[in-house]
Amino acid sequence: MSLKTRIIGLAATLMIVASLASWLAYQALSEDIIERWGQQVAEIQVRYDSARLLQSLEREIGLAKQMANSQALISWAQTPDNDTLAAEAIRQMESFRDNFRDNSYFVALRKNGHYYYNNAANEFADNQFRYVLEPDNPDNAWFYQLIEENRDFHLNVNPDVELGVTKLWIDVVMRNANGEAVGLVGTGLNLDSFLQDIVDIGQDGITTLFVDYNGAIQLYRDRNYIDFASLVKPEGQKNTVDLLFDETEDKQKILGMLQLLKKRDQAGEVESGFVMVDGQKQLAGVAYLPTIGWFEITLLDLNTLLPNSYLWPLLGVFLAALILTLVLFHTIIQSKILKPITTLEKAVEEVRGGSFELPRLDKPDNEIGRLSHHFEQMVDALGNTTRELEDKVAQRTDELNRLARIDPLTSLKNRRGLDETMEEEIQRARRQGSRFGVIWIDVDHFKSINDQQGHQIGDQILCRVALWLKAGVRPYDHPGRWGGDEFVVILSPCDPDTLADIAHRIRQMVERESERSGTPVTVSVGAYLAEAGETSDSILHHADSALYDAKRNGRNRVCINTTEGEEINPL
Ligand SMILES: Nc1nc2c(ncn2[C@@H]2O[C@H](COP(=O)(O)OP(=O)(O)OP(=O)(O)O)[C@@H](O)[C@H]2O)c(=O)[nH]1
Repeated sequence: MSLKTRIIGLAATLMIVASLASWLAYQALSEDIIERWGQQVAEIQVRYDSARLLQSLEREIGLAKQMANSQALISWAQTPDNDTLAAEAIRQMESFRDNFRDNSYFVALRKNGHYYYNNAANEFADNQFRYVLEPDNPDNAWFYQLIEENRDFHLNVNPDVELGVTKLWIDVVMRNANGEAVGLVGTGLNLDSFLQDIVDIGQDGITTLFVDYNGAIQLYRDRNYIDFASLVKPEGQKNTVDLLFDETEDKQKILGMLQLLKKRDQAGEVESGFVMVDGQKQLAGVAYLPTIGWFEITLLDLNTLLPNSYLWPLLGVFLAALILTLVLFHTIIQSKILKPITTLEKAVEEVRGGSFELPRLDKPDNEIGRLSHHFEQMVDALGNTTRELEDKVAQRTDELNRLARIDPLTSLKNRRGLDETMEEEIQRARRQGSRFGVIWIDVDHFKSINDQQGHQIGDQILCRVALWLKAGVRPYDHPGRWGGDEFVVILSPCDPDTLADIAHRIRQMVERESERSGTPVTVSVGAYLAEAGETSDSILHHADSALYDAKRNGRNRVCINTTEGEEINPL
């Protein structure tokens, strides 16, 4: 895997891990913030809903209490058969009817069980007496139970079977001077419009309900849950608030809140907590309303009030930032690290391949830039040193080559040098159809010179012969030492006369000059004029054979081997 893939992969992994961690932290934090916010909202909502209910009921309850305190009604309740008192009581009842919001009232007398009622339509103007309450009739149980419980005030939702209406009833006990209950008075409020005004207010995500002292549902947007006539129902048969919750734990939590608030018995206190309703997590706020003995419960669906889609723009910004960061990171890593490293790697490959011509290196202002700069300088120095070394090696090689072809004693060409020259002349002769001469020279009786005068003198004589040889040939001829006391001269171009002239000149010059030097020596000379197409072996053989003849014929003479026949000329 390349460095680039690794770095980008590592960066992406780190960013994703960091993002996940941030996201989880954000989730936890936002949940906590939403919970705190939800609790505040729940408390405010509970107080608001409670206030709306109480505001709506307080006037009606106050009027009902005034009615219960009416002396005319109390007197009449104690002597219901008194027509005068009855007339006055009914007059007052009708006056209260005008003031009640629902324009209806009821009066139930304990003494004779008579129940009086009139409504907004004044339907029973002359006949407010509607029916007689029977202790044995379960529909009338509410009356007897309230009297029995000795409560002054009660609020309940109840269908009146006799009247055929379902209302939120405000019941106030009417007492005589001795505090004895003599009847019940009150009014009913239209349940539908009441539910619409107070409970079913159409706010998405907010559910309001009211439950009575025992937790039985009294006001709720779904009428099926309302526990009608809960006063007279035995425990266990009531539609209590816990019906709304899915989990047993939540049911106990809410009932626990009701108990707690009931115990504190203070207005304005709110308890809240999360519950599951219809599979949705909701925040429940509960308040006790001591004036009416009910609880107000508000359920907030936080998903509706603060849906997750609110967070989508945030998520979008987060993702965009993540992608932008990755792109930026990639660009910076690419330009500051990866590209310079790649060009540096290519440059290293070039140098390894023997080239010191570097491509242009990226040099960012960092460690890699400095490394590239040092590398460039190093390659520069290495190139210079290598070039110098190569030059020196070439010089030495040339020198060695030259030395390999030079005889160290006489500084003439040695045998290898002569071989190469011979080969070149053979080629030239073949190309041009020309001829060239080869003269083989051997010092006469050299062994005796060595033996008698010493090896050093022998060397001096060899050096002198070499000098005379050089002087005796043309500038473009090639004199050389074949080995020992033998010398060879290659003459190019050459013809028979030239060959003979130079061969004789050599022999004479050695004889003459050596005499002058005080150490006379002679040489035997064999010469041969090579034709185009001859081989080196053949040429040398002919020259050697001429030399042999010169030696055989008495030494200090020239013998020329020609194609026409051998010619020996001692002069
Ligand atoms: N001083 C000296 N002597 C050498 C060198 N190379 C060979 N010799 C001697 O040269 C002599 C060559 O002798 P030959 O050519 O065989 O015989 P010669 O005495 O010259 O007799 P001919 O050639 O028949 O006249 C030998 O004694 C070698 O030892 C050298 O570099 N220096």
